[in-house]
Amino acid sequence: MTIILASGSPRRRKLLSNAKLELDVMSVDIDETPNDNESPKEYIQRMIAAKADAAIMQLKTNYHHDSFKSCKLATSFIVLTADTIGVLPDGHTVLVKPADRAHAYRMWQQMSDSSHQVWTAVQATLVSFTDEVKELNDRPLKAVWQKQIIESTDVTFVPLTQNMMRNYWDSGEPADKAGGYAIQGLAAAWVTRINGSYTNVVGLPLAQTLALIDEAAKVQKSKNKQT
Ligand SMILES: Cc1cn([C@H]2C[C@H](O)[C@@H](COP(=O)(O)OP(=O)(O)OP(=O)(O)O)O2)c(=O)[nH]c1=O
Repeated sequence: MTIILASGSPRRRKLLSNAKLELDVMSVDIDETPNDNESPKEYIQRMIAAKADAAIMQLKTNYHHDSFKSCKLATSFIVLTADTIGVLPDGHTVLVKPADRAHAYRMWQQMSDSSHQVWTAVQATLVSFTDEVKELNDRPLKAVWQKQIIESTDVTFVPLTQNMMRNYWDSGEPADKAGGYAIQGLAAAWVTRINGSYTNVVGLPLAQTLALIDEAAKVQKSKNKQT
């Protein structure tokens, strides 16, 4: 079963490789700006669907590219996409990657000495090659099945001081992290407790993602039997 992780997140790649999964990886670049009045659930589901669509669009023109070595030989493959956000207790404030220092401080002040949630949504999309190759750089691909899961973990922070926030921002670690922190990094010192999946906070609820991949593989097998 060929799996393509469409993510630039080194954390996601590492988590799946630790699970001994053979996969191809690619990056997709989409506009992750939340829409006005969009709920956290609507936002995160839109993100993973948009990342999957962008990956399939890219594969239509690059499938022959050497880095997609395994999917050229497959009749179908699974595209995995994910998105991680923080959600404040008000249930609608979404915490994304910090735009700058001031944005990071604002988010951290909202998380200081309290609990917030970290949500990761994962989409598995089963993509199959259809018809014969018409042109080398436009092999028809289509999504034949998809499923999304959303996992939530409660994270509780210690009270954060200006000094703690300044030192953390200066470390450079916050820049590419939802909520501006990495529980697996220096921000481990900020976390008093979590309730839920740890890997979900890092960027991929691993046990739940492996179960989703299994489900996609079963669908792939049953569709292969039908053809
Ligand atoms: C909360 C938290 C987030 N993160 C990371 C996970 C994600 O990589 C990132 C959230 O941004 P995402 O947009 O979910 O992911 P990404 O931009 O890194 O990669 P891609 O969109 O290509 O899949 O924050 C941590 O590494 N540790 C943490 O504790």
